[in-house]
Amino acid sequence: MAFSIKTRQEEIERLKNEKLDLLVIGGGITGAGVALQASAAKMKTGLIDMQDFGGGTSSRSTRLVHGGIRYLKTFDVQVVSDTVKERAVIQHIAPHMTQPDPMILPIYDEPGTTFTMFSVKVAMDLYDHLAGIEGDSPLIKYANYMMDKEETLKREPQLNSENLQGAGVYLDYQNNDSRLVVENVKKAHDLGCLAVSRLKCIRILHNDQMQANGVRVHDNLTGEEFEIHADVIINTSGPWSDLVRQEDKEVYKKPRLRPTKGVHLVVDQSRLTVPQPTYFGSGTADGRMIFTIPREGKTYFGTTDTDFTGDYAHPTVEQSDVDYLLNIINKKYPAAHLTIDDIEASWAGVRPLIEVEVEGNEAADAATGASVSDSTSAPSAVSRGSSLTEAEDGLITLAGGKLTDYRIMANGAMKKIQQKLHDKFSKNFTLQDSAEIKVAGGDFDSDHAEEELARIAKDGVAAGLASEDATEIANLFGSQAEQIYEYAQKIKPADGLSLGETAALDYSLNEEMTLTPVDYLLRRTYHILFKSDTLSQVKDGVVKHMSDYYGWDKALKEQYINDLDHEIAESRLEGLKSKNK
Ligand SMILES: Cc1cc2nc3c(=O)[nH]c(=O)nc-3n(C[C@H](O)[C@H](O)[C@H](O)COP(=O)(O)OP(=O)(O)OC[C@H]3O[C@@H](n4cnc5c(N)ncnc54)[C@H](O)[C@@H]3O)c2cc1C
Ligand SMILES: O=P(O)(O)OC[C@H](O)CO
Repeated sequence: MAFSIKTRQEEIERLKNEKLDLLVIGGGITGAGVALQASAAKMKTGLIDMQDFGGGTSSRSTRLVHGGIRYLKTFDVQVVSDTVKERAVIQHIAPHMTQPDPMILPIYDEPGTTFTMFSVKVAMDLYDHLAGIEGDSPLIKYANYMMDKEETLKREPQLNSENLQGAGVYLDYQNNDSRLVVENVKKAHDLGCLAVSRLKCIRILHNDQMQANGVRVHDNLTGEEFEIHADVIINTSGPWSDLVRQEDKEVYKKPRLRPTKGVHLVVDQSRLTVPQPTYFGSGTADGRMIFTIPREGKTYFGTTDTDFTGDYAHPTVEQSDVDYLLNIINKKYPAAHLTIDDIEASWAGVRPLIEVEVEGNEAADAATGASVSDSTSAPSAVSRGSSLTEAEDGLITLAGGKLTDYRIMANGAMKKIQQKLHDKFSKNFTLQDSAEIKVAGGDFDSDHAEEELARIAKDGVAAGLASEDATEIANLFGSQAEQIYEYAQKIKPADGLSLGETAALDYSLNEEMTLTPVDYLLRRTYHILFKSDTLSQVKDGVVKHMSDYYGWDKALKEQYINDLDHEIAESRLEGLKSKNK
């Protein structure tokens, strides 16, 4: 279904002229999940985002669908209980992006360690129990187990053997966060949602009874401003949630979030080889745990967790973040000797953590249990739960949480919306179980995902695509690859691109609201983050093909090229590297 610059203008006209049942402000995973459930219930729904869909935190995560085993240490049991069950659900509805990827958790005898050999076994048993991985569970082959020191070093020989006690191994899942967002948005759009990116909410509007009944928006592409009206408005703007609440001047009281920054660094697998995702204590007694994860022939590791007061749209990697992570990684993998020059890509994201002040906080109906913390807690001790609140004027805010529990957060929001619209809801709308709604691209047997994706890739080769292109397209687009193969039958390769690359780009421009080269190379595909060695081969071809498609004039094309070059230079830490010379 077309979802492009052409449909954007049509849908803006509808947003201007048609009153919605629900407007969702913020198209990260939280807003996308709400928009999908509302549209599935047949609500006339609008979803706006001031950036690209997924442009915020939801494209800057550790790219895991995971239960957060470390949260058991901070007694965030509700978060773990929700998220650990959600992993298999998301694998079912988004099987091309979410795949089982068992984690090794090495245990060291070091100060401030999060787990010991005893406590990690207790945690993993609880983790498996909460996820139902026991008895005749179809996932029983992933049941957790322990390894002694020798077995651990046999599995992962690069690990530092000093003070190593052994390791736990338990199930978690890999994920493609930005595509999980866009596939949810596309599904919501297929279900009737009016979804428009680059539209910024700049004001909450009210009726005579001082109830929120609309927003004023600024079109970041055209500069136009206009109003959108809706019965219910929900603020799902992640780290910006307090800023959007401040646009509700009449009722805004105080901030609720404690945003913290998390950084990941990417090196080639030849510089740091890990057999599977590994998760270990930082060894610096700060309560942090660090992931090292193999992906697309690279290894990425993170994250930091530091209070952040900068521009949420542009969190940057600082020297202190690089030093912190390299210091830990070089200690845990003593033969690696990584330096900043080994870093091929990086990204920084801002956690929308809920800081629930101990005294006098507004009643928060916690969708997944944001427990109490205050500004004296270390960032990693702050709850990863979410909160669902309603202001006096009816503006709903859904914030915090994890990407993994986005469906549960949306379920909570839908129940509140159902209560608010009571009669109208019961007459016109029917809640659907989103655990049974495949996201776009997920229409294949999730119980045999690997075989199915191999079959889809084979179809691509039969359609004339190079095998490597067909495999990449199958893994990124899932069942939508068949549409891309149809594109390939009707086109010629664009300058500087293969047939597969051209067809995938055309599909993304026509059906994924891909408006800029950064949208495509950073979020719809892995080029900037995990394919930096071949990025230069496709970059110019992508820009030229998009410029032809959109008819950019010279100035606009130059602006997009500058934006892209800046994004790549930042990802590669070129600024920090030159200072280190
Ligand atoms: C370093 C790091 C690692 C993480 N790793 C994981 C992980 O592996 N697994 C996991 O489950 N969770 C992980 N998380 C948590 C997860 O990423 C977040 O909980 C989730 O992405 C938040 O999504 P969101 O939709 O609430 O916010 P966002 O994704 O930030 O979306 C909010 C959107 O609102 C838009 N917006 C803001 N203001 C306005 C406005 N005025 N008008 C219109 N639009 C607006 C923004 O452009 C943005 O796109 C991680 C987080 C971080 C920072
Ligand atoms: O919020 P943390 O500290 O668990 O960090 C995010 C992880 O890297 C993945 O969820």
